[in-house]
Amino acid sequence: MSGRTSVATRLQAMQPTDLGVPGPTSLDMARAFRSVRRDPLSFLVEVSQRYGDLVAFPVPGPPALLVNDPDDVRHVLQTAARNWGKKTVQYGALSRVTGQGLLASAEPGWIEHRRVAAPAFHHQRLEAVSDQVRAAADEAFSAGLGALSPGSGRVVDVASLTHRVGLDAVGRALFSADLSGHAQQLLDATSDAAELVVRLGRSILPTAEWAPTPTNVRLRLTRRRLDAITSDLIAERRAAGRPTAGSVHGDDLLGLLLDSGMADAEVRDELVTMVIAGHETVAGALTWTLMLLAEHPAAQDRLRSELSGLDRPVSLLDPRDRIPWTRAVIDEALRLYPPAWAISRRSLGPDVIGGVEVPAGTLAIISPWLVHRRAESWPDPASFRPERFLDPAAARSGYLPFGQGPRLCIGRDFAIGEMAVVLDRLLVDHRVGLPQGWSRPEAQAQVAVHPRGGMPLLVTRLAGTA
Ligand code: HEM
Repeated sequence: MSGRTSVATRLQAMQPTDLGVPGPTSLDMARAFRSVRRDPLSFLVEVSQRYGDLVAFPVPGPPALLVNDPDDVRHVLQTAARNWGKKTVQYGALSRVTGQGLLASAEPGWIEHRRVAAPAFHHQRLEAVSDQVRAAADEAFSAGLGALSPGSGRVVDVASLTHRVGLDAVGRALFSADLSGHAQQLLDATSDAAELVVRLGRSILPTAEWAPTPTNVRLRLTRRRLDAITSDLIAERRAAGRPTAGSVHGDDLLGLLLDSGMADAEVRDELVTMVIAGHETVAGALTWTLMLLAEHPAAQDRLRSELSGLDRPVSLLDPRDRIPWTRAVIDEALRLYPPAWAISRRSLGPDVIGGVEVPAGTLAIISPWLVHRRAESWPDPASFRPERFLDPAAARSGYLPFGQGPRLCIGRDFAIGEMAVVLDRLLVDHRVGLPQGWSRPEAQAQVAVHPRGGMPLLVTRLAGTA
C-alpha cells in the first residue's frame, strides 16, 4: 500500500475477520484509535476481557490475531516455531535501529549469530562478570543517591537510576568497556530510538524508509549516533586486541563477535541490539520491582533479611535455593510488569490456532502482559504475591517474561542475576518507600514497559549502616 493512501481508504479496506473469531469491528478500531496509540496495554486488556483468549483484529489482508491461551502461545512460539517468523511491523520497525541484530533478525542469519553470541551468556562467563555488575550498581547508586547519612532519605527517580545501572552493566559485562563517557549520549539515543520505533510500529500508514518524513529523518540521525559510539568501541578493540586463551579479541561478547569474522556492520547491529535489549528491559523490570517492594514493606523486609544473612554478596549465578525469596520477588515482579509486553510472529504457511485454521501470513500478537494476568492460570492475578513462586513445582504454564521456544531471550540468566545483584547492593543498606502524595505511575508501553513520568521513590539509608 502506498504511503499516500488516505486513512479513510485504509479503514474502509478493513474487513471483519471471516475466520469466525470474535473481535472489534473497524468502526470500533477507528473509535479507539487515539486510546490505542496512547495506552495499548489498557486497550489489549479491554479487548481480551470482551472477546476472550483469541481475538481477531479487522485488518486488510491476512488475519491479525491476539493469542492469549497458554497452549496456543506455546504452539506459536515453541511447538510450531518454524512456521512463525519475525516479519512483523514490530520487528520491522525495530530493525530500522538494530539492523540484522539477533532480536529482529530472521533465519538463516539468526542461528549463526546466536551460536556466536551464546558463550558470552554461558554460566562460567556470567560468574566472571558478577564483580563488574556489582561495580556498575555501586557507582550508579553513589552518583544518584549522593552521600546519605544513616537515617536520612531523599526522593529519587529510580527509573533513571536503573537505566544507568543497566547500561553500565551491559557495557562492562558484554563489551568490557566503560561506557560512562558515552552514557548520556547512549541513554538519549536509545530512548529516542525506542520512541521512534514505537511510533513507526503504531503508525497506521506504512511509509517508505527513504521518504523524508520527520520520523524517518530522526531515526536516521539516531541510528547514526548509535553507530558512531559502537564503531568507536569496535575500532578500539580491533586496535588494542584483548587476547585470551583461544581468542584474539577476548572472550566477552564483543571479542566473540570480532573473532567470528563478522563484518563491522554486523557487529555494530549486535552491539546496538544488546544495548537496547539489554538495558531498557532490565531497567524497567528493576524499576517496577522497587515500586512493588516500596508498596509492600513486609516483602521488602523479608528480602532484606534474606540478603543480609548471606555469607558473601549475591552473584549473577546464585541458585534459586540460595536466595529463594529474592528470586520469587523478581519472578512475581516480572509477571506483573513484563518489560517485553508484546511479542509478534507471522505465519509462513497455513496453521491451526485454538482450533481455527489460519492462512499463511497470519499475524499473531502475544502479550505477556495479558497472559500473565489470566485468572485461569494465576489466582488473584492483580495482586503482588511472590510466595506463588516459592514452590518450584508450581505450574509455570503461561509465564513468559523472556519469551519461549527457540527465540527465548539470550540474556535471561544475565538479566535475572543482574536484578538480584542490584537489589542486594541497594536494599541491604537502604529502604525504598512511597513519597508523600504517592500515586502509582501509569505503565507506558514503549519498547519495554516504563512508568510514565518516571518512578519517584523515597530512598532512605538505614540507621546503623556504615
Ligand atoms: C528483564 C529483562 C529482559 C526481558 C524481560 C527480556 C525479554 C525478552 C523477550 C520476551 C525476548 C523474546 C522476543 C521474541 O520472542 O520475539 C527476548 C529476546 C532477546 N533478548 Fe531479552 N529480555 C531481557 C533482558 C535481556 C538482556 C540483559 C539482554 C542482553 C544483554 C537481552 C537480549 C535479548 C536478545 C539478543 C534477544 C533475541 C534473542 C534471539 O532471538 O535469539 N535481553 N528478550
